[in-house]
Amino acid sequence: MISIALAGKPNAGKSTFYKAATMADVDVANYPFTTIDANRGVSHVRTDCPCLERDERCGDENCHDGKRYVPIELLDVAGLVPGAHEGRGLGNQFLDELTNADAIVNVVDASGGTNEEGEPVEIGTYDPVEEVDFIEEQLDQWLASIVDRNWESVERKSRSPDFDVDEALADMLTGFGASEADVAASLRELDYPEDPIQWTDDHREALARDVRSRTKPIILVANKADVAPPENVECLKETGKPVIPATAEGELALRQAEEGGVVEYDPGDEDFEIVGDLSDEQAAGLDQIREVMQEWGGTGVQEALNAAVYDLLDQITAYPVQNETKWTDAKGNVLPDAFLLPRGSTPTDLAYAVHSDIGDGYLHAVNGKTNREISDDYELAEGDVVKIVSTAK
Ligand SMILES: Nc1nc2c(ncn2[C@@H]2O[C@H](COP(=O)(O)OP(=O)(O)OP(=O)(O)O)[C@@H](O)[C@H]2O)c(=O)[nH]1
Repeated sequence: MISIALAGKPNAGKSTFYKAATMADVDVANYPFTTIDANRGVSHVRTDCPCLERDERCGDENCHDGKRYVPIELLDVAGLVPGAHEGRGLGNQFLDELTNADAIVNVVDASGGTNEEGEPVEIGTYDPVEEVDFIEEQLDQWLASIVDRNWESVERKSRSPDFDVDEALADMLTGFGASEADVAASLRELDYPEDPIQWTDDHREALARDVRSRTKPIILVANKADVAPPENVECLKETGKPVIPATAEGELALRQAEEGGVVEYDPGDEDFEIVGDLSDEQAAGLDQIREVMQEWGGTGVQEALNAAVYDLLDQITAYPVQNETKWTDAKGNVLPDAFLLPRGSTPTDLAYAVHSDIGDGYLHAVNGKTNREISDDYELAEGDVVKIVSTAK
């Protein structure tokens, strides 16, 4: 499953974002280090369900009237402070939690109302671009320290006659989630000595930075957009990273109101409808949330996860079925599964994602939208419905 980690300084709103996105019970409070354990939960990205192309909605539990929610793993990492990679704050232990993450959502306090340690200051007085820089620096330094720690073993391997520097570094860095292709691409970008004994700290750091940016791409959530000075959001955009303005608190309130039967709202909607009785205070709170949503086109929470998965990680959603005309599984469930795969994936990749036996026994595939057999090198597109024919059942 795709794994997205929420990182950021203390009090930026990670736990609120996490709680909203997973509706799990975690501590939320206005003091640093509320999160003392890495939380791991299930959240979703939202896409158009293929059933929208048919007369009837599929009725799957993850499909709300054609809005399809595809599971991803979400990780809430404790707040990072400057020096975290040297063990400051809750430091390295939490950076290590990022090892399995495919991408990082950096939750930034765009209101400028907390300093780099997460302590409250007057709104607008802390420059949120600084926190973007130091979070990225912590990530880079953390990987650099892993490279440093393992360098001796690379040096040792280099004494062997069949030593290959690409291979040795790939061996070291795949544990961190880097593919061999990532490492090879990084090495192509860099000038470095063939002999690892001649590498300097600068070489190792440059490698760490490049590999980190490839394997843990970052998207920024400009959180607390409800109280943030608009120029702060603009400044964050100038970092060149994707920026999604958000109100995690607003999303949490909406999801709770939805659960309480007070509003009709699906995560990622641009607006909500009030359907239950409200106190004046609740009504005023919801009005405020609506104002922020109108300005930014939603609360930003679902948008951020979608941007991380579909844009940054360039995934598509494919739907394996057993019956290519009814789009059902063996039990008659319509469109019961949705898989996220990197763009460029083929039917065989989908077969392997379903099960390694199905992949091993792959014979051919049928496109559920055209009912034609598709070639093995066909590139799956967003929303494809595919019947896989395999010797495995
Ligand atoms: N105005 C506003 N406040 C928010 C928003 N999201 C979170 N907050 C508040 O910011 C404070 C910190 O939120 P948390 O979610 O606990 O922050 P955190 O980043 O998880 O903090 P640590 O656990 O210390 O790392 C709380 O008082 C939240 O209510 C938002 O969208 N708008």
